[in-house]
Amino acid sequence: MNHPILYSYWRSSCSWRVRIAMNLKEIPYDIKPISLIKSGGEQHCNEYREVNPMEQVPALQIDGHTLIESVAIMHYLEETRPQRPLLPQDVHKRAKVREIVEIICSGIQPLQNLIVLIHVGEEKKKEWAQHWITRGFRAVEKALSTSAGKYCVGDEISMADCCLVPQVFNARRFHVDLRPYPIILRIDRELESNPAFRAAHPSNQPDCPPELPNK
Ligand SMILES: O=C(O)/C=C\C(=O)CC(=O)CC(=O)O
Repeated sequence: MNHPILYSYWRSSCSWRVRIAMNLKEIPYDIKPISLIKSGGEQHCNEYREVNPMEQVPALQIDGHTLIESVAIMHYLEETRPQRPLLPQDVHKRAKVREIVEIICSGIQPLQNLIVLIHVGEEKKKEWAQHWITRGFRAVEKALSTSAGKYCVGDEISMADCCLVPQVFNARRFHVDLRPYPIILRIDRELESNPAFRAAHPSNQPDCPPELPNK
């Protein structure tokens, strides 16, 4: 059987979340790189719009279906590949995982996404991204102060960790001062050496430019 195909861009945080989840669950997959910058963005070409009408990455072709939206994809993987669960059994812990996922995936990342920053403009984009990341990280740090063990929620890696690590990379990219968020920093450091996370890192992607900026 063919491997699932993940349409991905090396430093898209949304693609990165799904790469981590696939790696943790040990699902083999092939990457089809979609450059978000080449020729105005390959995500806008007619062929890719058929795959993802939102003209964004990721998209995942799996089990004869095409799936879009990283959180929906992670839930599909969780429901069809329950090995190495990414949601805790305990209902309150599950709620906390979803809360952190939601803060990052609705409350932070979309506001500092490429399409938004293009509208904000070159001059203002750094300050804009810093504002929204700082605002969201304050809430994430507060949530983690009661939920975190070794990882975001307790001692098991969850979807929340899949979302946190790429968002920390983005924060560094926009030179956010991360010192007020010691729990976020500790968890990010903890996961740095995890093989599933390492393999999903932008620097280990086939479409990563040879000289990675802001590594
Ligand atoms: O190389 C680039 O500059 C283009 C796009 C990105 O980084 C991806 C994003 O839009 C940010 C994100 O995933 O949060």
